[in-house]
Amino acid sequence: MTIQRIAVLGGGAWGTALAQTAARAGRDVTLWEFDAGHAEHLSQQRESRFLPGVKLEAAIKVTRALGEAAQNDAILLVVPAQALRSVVTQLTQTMKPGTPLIACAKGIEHGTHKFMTEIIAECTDSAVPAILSGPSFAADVARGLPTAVTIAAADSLVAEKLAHALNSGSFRPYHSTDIRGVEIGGAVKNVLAIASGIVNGRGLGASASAALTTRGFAEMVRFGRALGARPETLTGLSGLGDLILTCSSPQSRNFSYGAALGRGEVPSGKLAEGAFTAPVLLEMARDKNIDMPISAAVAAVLANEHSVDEAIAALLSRPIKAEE
Ligand SMILES: NC(=O)C1=CN([C@@H]2O[C@H](COP(=O)(O)OP(=O)(O)OC[C@H]3O[C@@H](n4cnc5c(N)ncnc54)[C@H](O)[C@@H]3O)[C@@H](O)[C@H]2O)C=CC1
Ligand SMILES: O=C(CO)COP(=O)(O)O
Repeated sequence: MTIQRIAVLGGGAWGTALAQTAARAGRDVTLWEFDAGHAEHLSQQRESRFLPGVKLEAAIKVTRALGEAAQNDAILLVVPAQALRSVVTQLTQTMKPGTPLIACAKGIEHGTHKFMTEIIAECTDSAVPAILSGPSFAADVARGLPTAVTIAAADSLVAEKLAHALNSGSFRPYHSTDIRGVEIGGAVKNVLAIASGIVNGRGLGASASAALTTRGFAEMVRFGRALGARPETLTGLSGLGDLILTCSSPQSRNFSYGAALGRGEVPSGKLAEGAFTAPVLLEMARDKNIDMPISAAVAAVLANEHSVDEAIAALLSRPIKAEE
């Protein structure tokens, strides 16, 4: 079956950018937003408050009725990671069996340690869980700048169909069956982007940034390997690709969040998923005995257990070891 009717749940920056992408790819798009005021703004102004200046494509219909969104051929879930479970729980009450549900959030659930597609699978056994992730700033995608991402599903044909459904002249999805690898990259890179932002905000220099990103990648690989991710996924778009993007640009909210901490300022209230992921990642790493000192340092700073300077000093005074 061709995927023609696509619902996007979440009219924030990324949901709006993906709705634009799907519309440009020739799909009929329903954009659902849970906040009444924001939904009103989206449908009256044809613009998201989270992505000002981007006018919604004509093929996008805005709704607040989850039942209406549930009737589509595929559904992109673009709400924050910690809100995914409540949205999917409501959605599955009216959804058609066999509908692909594509998680687009980057994070791990607090308390349960569940990845996004695990939450979907727990909420319903009649959906087809999938994940979309990669180096892609909403503002770039919404402007139609060239972007490549990875879409993973257990069935390669499903992943391929989803990739075709979203493919346009400027948006190029690759497909994969390594769901876990793709979701690990997206979740872990956000924590490392906060660390990179701290290095930048503290003025530690370009050499320190490169070292941090490289050693951060070593943490992502150790964590990914322990949880069954494929090496080519970790070195691919959703792993190394997204790490490079968000560790190097103030356009990243996670990087900016860290930069504010590094400067001794209070971060803006914008969504920085890494701040939610850091403590969970640390718990999982400890449970599985995985060495993740940079992620642990971020979690310690966020929990006010260490100042930024103490965390940096602790990282630099670790025993000399072989590079691995
Ligand atoms: N902005 C970006 O460039 C990218 C974001 N992402 C991921 O997409 C996810 C969403 O991020 P953004 O859209 O950028 O965030 P945002 O802050 O721009 O928008 C969040 C959206 O979620 C909705 N929302 C908030 N709480 C909710 C709840 N309890 N139930 C239902 N909806 C709720 C908001 O109304 C809004 O529509 C995050 O996990 C982020 O890591 C992934 C790739 C790129
Ligand atoms: O995930 C992203 C780009 O791939 C967006 O990063 P931020 O959430 O840090 O803005």
